[in-house]
Amino acid sequence: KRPNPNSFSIRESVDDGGRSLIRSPSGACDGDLVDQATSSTPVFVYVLAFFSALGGFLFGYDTGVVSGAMLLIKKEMNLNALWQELLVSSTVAAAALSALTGGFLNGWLGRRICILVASAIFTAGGLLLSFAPDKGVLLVGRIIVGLGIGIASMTVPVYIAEVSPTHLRGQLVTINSLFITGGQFIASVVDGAFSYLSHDGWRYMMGLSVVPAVLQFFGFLFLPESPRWLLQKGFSQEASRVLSRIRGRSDVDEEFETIKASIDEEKDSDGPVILRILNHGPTRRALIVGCGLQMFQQLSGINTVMYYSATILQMAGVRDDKQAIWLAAATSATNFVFTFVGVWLVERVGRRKLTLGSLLGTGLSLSLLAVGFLLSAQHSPSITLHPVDLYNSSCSHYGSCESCMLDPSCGFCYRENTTEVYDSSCVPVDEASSDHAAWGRCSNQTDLSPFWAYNYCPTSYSWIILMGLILYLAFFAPGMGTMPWTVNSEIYPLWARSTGNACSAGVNWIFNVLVSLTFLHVAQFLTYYGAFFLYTALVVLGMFFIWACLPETKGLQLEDIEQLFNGPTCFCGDMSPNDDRHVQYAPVNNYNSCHSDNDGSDVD
Ligand SMILES: O[C@H]1[C@H](O)[C@@H](O)[C@H](O)[C@@H](O)[C@H]1O
Repeated sequence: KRPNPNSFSIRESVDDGGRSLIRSPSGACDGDLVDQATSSTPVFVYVLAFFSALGGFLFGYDTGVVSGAMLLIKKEMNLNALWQELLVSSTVAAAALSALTGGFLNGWLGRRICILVASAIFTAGGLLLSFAPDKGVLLVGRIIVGLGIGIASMTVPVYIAEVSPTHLRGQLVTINSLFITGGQFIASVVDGAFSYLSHDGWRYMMGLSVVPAVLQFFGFLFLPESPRWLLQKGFSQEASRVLSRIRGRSDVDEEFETIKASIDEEKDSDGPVILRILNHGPTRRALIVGCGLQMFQQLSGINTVMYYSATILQMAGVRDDKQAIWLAAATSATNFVFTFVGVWLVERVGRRKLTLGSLLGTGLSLSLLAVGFLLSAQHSPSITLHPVDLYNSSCSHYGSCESCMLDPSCGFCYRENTTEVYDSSCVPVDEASSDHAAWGRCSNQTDLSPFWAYNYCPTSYSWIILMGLILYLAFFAPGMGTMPWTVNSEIYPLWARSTGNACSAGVNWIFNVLVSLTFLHVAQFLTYYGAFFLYTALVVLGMFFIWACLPETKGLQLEDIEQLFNGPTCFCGDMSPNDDRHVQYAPVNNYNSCHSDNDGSDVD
């Protein structure tokens, strides 16, 4: 029977000794989660999730490792700011491109081959980076790694969602996000450890990524293709065999038939998938929601925090390079630890509440960060010395550290005692290295020379900024860090899944480049507090969007989710599918243990 747009039937197979249960979309029976006989979920599914999520780990590791590696590379290869920016953002830009094209590869070659290709690319990129003789080869290596990241970022969540049993899907896909933040954390620890090896330390930092890449490659040689993709390509027997293997039982007919039915429905349509997605209401709406989620994830400024945490910490008053690197490791540890909260909550409170709660906390923490920067700016030390500037640079015109620091060509040179900053001047930065001034007292760093602050000002409000940073990550990680990937892996029907995920992952990477590349410029125009108030405003917009448009997908079989998008794109919080009014219950195998809270007419 075809579901009508305002109601949907929920099929949920549970391996509980031959019976099948019907669940409400909230996954609840009598207000509780159905006992899902979780113990019968074969270990094999976890093995699959682990090996796939290594792709997430590499995504995190390779995007994270560069900040610490850069501190060493720039000294060894004498890199100017442009080259540094190139080495950081080329990877992200390449990831955007390959995520977009990955959709085609994913549909054509299958999830498994794509993951194999991604791990081969990661291995080649890692090797090239660690043996790079010059900056040109480094750039090529960073681009190659980016290509791997893009493919992995869109394929892994899809693969995990397709092999997971419904009741564990959210959790298992979210584990991929855990591996992303775990990769970023390990990268920051590796950065810290090898930062003491000033010569060639970066080669180890970059090269270590080869280990998980090779592990994933060999693992996937033995792991199966997604049964959904197999069935779509007509390999029915193989699909049924894989399905039985990952469900740990031979009786998988019901799930098999549901997948098959959803594929058969699409058999007649042809034309480019993206056009079909756009012409078909429910998939178009799903795409808007999926891309919107990914866009707002990046607009909430996560990567200004992740990529610039060492700089932000310096702004907050941490002066020593090594200390800043270790504190940056502490920030990525916070991101990692709080992703566990997301894994724990996703099947308990659902995607929608988790995302909304996370955004609310993220917005509040961003405003705290902004207030911290505002106070620092208002109490910024004034400039007391005006040395003769032979080159008449803009630096000699500034009256306070704040305005001096916001000019990328200047830095703040000062002495301080326990209570105040004194003997301060604003002088041009050395073009070859921002570690010292172009001339004068701060051009040659000795133990006796004054302090040199580039990009930050000494302030006594560091604690507010630090607190804001930690709170920001604690709120961001469980919801906004994870849900955009999780929700995107589930909201498209099979025929649109690869392309839908490719588009939304592409949007994620494009906004990642935009936000991280513009951060320092935005800060220069709007000041640091202005920049963080701007991110706060974007988070508020994101909250409206998610409150209005994101339906709850928890507890639904993948094949049923499309029906959530039958109505208008945005239901303004009104038509939450968690609201049992729209749920139809259909008996399966003559056994129905759940009852609607509503009147009998709801019960089929
Ligand atoms: O979900 C991830 C994660 O939160 C990372 O910390 C961030 O760097 C990525 O850009 C994001 O997509």
